[in-house]
Amino acid sequence: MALLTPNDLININRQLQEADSVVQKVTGLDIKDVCQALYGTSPLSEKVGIVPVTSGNGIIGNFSASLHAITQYFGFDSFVTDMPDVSGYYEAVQNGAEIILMADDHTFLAHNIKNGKMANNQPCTGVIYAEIASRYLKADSKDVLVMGLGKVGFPGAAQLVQKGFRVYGYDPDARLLKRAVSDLGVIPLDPANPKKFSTIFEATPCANTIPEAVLSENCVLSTPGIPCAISEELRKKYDVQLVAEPLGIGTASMLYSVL
Ligand SMILES: NC(=O)C1=CN([C@@H]2O[C@H](COP(=O)(O)OP(=O)(O)OC[C@H]3O[C@@H](n4cnc5c(N)ncnc54)[C@H](O)[C@@H]3O)[C@@H](O)[C@H]2O)C=CC1
Ligand SMILES: N[C@@H](CCCCNC(=O)[C@H]1CCC=N1)C(=O)O
Ligand SMILES: [Mg+2]
Repeated sequence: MALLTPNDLININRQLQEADSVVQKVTGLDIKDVCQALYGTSPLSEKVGIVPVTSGNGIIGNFSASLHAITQYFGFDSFVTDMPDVSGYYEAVQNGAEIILMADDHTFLAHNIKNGKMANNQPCTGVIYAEIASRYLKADSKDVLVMGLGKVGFPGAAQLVQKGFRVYGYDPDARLLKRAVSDLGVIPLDPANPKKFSTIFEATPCANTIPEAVLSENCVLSTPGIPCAISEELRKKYDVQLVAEPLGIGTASMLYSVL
């Protein structure tokens, strides 16, 4: 499980605002509109209790504070509990939380205790970054490339297939590539015979995963992957529209999905 670092989360508000403006440029919608289009829901200041969790690698600096800023940005009424773990959960419910947000090293969940709905950050992140990619106004075809078919990438690829795109995919893990081919009808990208794409979705924990051969002028790269899949030099060379943000877009997808 690739864990965030406090450094990834510095000035999350600025990172979220910058990502939102790229999303608007690429799709004509802001992140809230994309969430509303995906789930048919919109927030009405629901109370969100953010509970720090000390298990495993422990509390990540800036994580709870970032979730506090992110939930406010998307119109929720949120608070971070003073206590962590079980006592924090108790405190959140006692203080009227309708939705619980908390994460250990393996699972980051949103649980709406009023309607019972629960969301997992990995599929929710894949789905929203894929949805943003699928709404690129200047896409020149229905072909899309997915790099990384793991816990975030596979649900994203499924979303693109479901929306009728021709999905090319690659993952060095042969089992995962095989699963995407058999379950989703993904077309394995032939690294020896690459083609250019105007729309790319990436979800890997590696840098430089996008070969220059697949880039086209002004293409969209929608990626939650950390570190970034493309160097700033290559991004500038092709004027790539980069949609990348460390926590907020995926969290918004989780919250809208449990309303
Ligand atoms: N920005 C956000 O909101 C979020 C970001 N993440 C990040 O997304 C990334 C992916 O997370 P998971 O799907 O949970 O990880 P995962 O380990 O389940 O999947 C990553 C996949 O990438 C593949 N991969 C590695 N190098 C590759 C390459 N060169 N080309 C194609 N595929 C390659 C691996 O074989 C693996 O199957 C991680 O960096 C994680 O930290 C995860 C959740 C939210
Ligand atoms: N237990 C810690 C939070 C641990 C979060 C680990 N998960 C990630 O880093 C995932 C979530 C989105 C991107 N990566 C705390 O409460 O401070
Ligand atoms: Mg995000």
